[in-house]
Amino acid sequence: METIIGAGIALFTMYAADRWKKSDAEKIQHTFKNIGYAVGDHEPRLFKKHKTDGYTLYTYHVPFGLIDDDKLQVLEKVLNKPVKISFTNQKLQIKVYKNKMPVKVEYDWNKTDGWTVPMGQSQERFILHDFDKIPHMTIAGMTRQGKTVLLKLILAHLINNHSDDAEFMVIDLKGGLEFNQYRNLKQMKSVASNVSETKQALSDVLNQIESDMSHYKEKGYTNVLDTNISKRKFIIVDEAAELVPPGHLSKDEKKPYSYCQHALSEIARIAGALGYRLIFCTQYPTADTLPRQIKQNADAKVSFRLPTEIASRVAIDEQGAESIANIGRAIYRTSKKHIVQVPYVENIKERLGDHFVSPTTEEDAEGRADTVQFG
Ligand SMILES: Nc1ncnc2c1ncn2[C@@H]1O[C@H](COP(=O)(O)OP(=O)(O)OP(=O)(O)O)[C@@H](O)[C@H]1O
Repeated sequence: METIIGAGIALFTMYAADRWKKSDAEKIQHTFKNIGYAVGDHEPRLFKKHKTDGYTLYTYHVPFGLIDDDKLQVLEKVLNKPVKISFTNQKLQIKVYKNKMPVKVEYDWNKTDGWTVPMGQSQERFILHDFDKIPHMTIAGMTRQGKTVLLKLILAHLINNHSDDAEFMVIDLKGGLEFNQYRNLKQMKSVASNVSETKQALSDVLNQIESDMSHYKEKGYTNVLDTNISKRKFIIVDEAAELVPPGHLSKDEKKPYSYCQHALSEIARIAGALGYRLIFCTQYPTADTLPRQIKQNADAKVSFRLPTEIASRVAIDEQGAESIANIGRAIYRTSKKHIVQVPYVENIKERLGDHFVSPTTEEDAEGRADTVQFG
């Protein structure tokens, strides 16, 4: 009996060791076979392997008729390493990284050039977003995944980098809880915490846009980037779902909601060239919460974890956000796609202490929204 058990253990150990011994290239080739990634008997054929300090890149010739396939994502689990897969001109490239991405990155308060802000650490490098190249951004993600931390990071970084030129209007419809504490920053023009304050604030912004447009026309300007205007005006919406009117409201009661959605769409459509930047955030990306006009004009799309593939497609036009496993991990999508660990920012009030002004009126002290007067 003991001999049989001993032999069994030895066989199992040899089997396990054999599996363990296989190189990544062999495991990939076996995976092609096991998941049926082939045309008839023809599987992709490895023709180049390129190794660097951080990763190994395997390039395969792919038989005609075989196309890119989401099921290749299984390689990440098979190899137990981060993997990036790309498919171009009948060539399949599989990049296998040596190290996993960090689960937390601390924000370092270092300045960056122009109107860039940190988006986070990707597998290969630190990624910045440039608000002068891409004016508007949407941010989606389930609750407690890191949206507010990213908004605060953007706010803090821009104030630290452009204390005289960055201006903010925040629509914080979660009762103003998160952003009211920053309302006395000198760069903060308004924090609206309900729909009627939002309507008033957005109406002020639309009036300013109209007057900016006349000024631009008069001067012959077409874009803020071609002028010596140094100010940039950020409109941040934290939880756009609150701007969707509840079904039980009457037609008249729904009007302020529609006005706000229309105003934000207008800002996305026409105000980028005038130096306005929209950052539009939601937990529930749907056609209602993420209006088409805003989505189309926001060329930077960020998503933290989302509950379903459908929500991911609404937020970033592709699947993937439903599989994010780490808090603060996001897909940042422009014409390129990066998976990033967003830096965690703390102690904003202490760090930006010099930028707070004392409240001058009772209204300021109570933290109500007043009119927005971008400079
Ligand atoms: N980039 C990050 N790195 C590490 N931890 C993070 C990061 N972002 C968020 N967290 C953690 O997750 C918590 C929730 O984050 P956050 O408040 O940003 O969530 P949220 O997505 O805005 O949620 P909600 O929609 O409910 O307001 C934070 O208090 C922090 O502990």
